[in-house]
Amino acid sequence: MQVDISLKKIEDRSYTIFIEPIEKIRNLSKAVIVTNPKVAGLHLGYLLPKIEASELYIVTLPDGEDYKNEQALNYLLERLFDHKIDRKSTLIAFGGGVIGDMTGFAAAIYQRGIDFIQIPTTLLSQVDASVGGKTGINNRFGKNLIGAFHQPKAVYIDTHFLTTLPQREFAAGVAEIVKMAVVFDKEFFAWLEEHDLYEEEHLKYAIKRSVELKAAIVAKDEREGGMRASLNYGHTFAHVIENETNYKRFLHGEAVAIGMVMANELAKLMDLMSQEDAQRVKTLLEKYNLPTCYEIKDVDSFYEHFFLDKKTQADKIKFVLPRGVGDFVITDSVPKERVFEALKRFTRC
Ligand SMILES: NC(=O)c1ccc[n+]([C@@H]2O[C@H](COP(=O)([O-])OP(=O)(O)OC[C@H]3O[C@@H](n4cnc5c(N)ncnc54)[C@H](O)[C@@H]3O)[C@@H](O)[C@H]2O)c1
Ligand SMILES: O=C(O)C(=O)C[C@@H](O)[C@H](O)[C@H](O)COP(=O)(O)O
Ligand SMILES: [Zn+2]
Repeated sequence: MQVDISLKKIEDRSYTIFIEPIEKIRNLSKAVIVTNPKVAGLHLGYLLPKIEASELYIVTLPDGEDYKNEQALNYLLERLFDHKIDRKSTLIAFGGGVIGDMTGFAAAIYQRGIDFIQIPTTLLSQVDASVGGKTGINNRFGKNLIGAFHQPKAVYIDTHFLTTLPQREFAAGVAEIVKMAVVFDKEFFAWLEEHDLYEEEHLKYAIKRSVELKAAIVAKDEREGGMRASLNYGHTFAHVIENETNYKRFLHGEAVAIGMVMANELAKLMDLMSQEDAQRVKTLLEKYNLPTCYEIKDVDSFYEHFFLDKKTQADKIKFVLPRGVGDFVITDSVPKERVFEALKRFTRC
């Protein structure tokens, strides 16, 4: 099974997303596998025989969102210089979204840009993070605030890796699947309501459908000039929650689950979404034990955080709001009072 992503304007950035067991990745010159100790311990033995490169190095970064930062990035760049990585070399991101985002960003800036490929090992990175070329790191001001658009040369999605994924991480991936369905595809959403993703065949279908949906929007709007912002549904809120809790309390997908419920509250207040559709989304998230509430301690400060969001421009906060299940609007004209009204509904959980 494979999905082709065609970036129309500059064809050489198009690539294939393979959704099948990895057989061989051939003809690499110098290559560096970037991973973390957990993924290396579990899966490097499976991957190594499948990589054919003239020279192969492994760099391990510390595990976790806490380390998606300048220090870890700098450590990675220094190892690349140590190994005399050149402009014909390839980085291989082998891990979840954190490894993917950091490796992609290192590839974007090392010697002004080298190739990288994505081998995502979490559900979240298989359905979302490995596709589309958003790369970057966090800093103390917020999430993904330093980064670049840099497309991988290929993505290899092998569900073998998911056999070792903890339940909580699995559910975090489901949150991004639900996101794609709510904004783009009401039939897929209804299918998700009817099918259990713990069954392998169902999971494979959900991965394929999510990747197709993401690839389609990225192909139309690679650099988020417009419609790609739809993939940020729930994230305007999620990024504030992640930052306020120092990336420790919630996984990214969990914060996105809460963020979608918050966005839905706002969409209801704007008469865009019915209570019934909002409840369907919440019920689906709850089915996978995802959190759907975060107690906002200080509404003013939560609101102020929105101004650091990359979608906020000229002091106008841009929200992605569902227009029911399967449709959305991107709007920067939500009255401040409405936003406060929605946020105040989360001062108690
Ligand atoms: N670039 C994008 O388009 C995009 C999209 C969505 C999310 N993201 C980013 O991705 C990150 C979240 O990604 P994530 O949820 O994969 O988190 P993660 O990369 O932190 O991985 C989650 C945990 O699972 C472990 N792990 C990875 N593979 C495993 C496996 N097969 N078995 C057992 N454990 C495994 C990791 O070591 C880690 O501890 C966030 O930083 C988010 O901002 C980026
Ligand atoms: O690919 C995209 O576009 C997304 O928005 C995917 C999101 O799931 C992802 O979390 C992304 O990193 C958020 O984008 P950001 O530009 O708000 O950092
Ligand atoms: Zn996300």
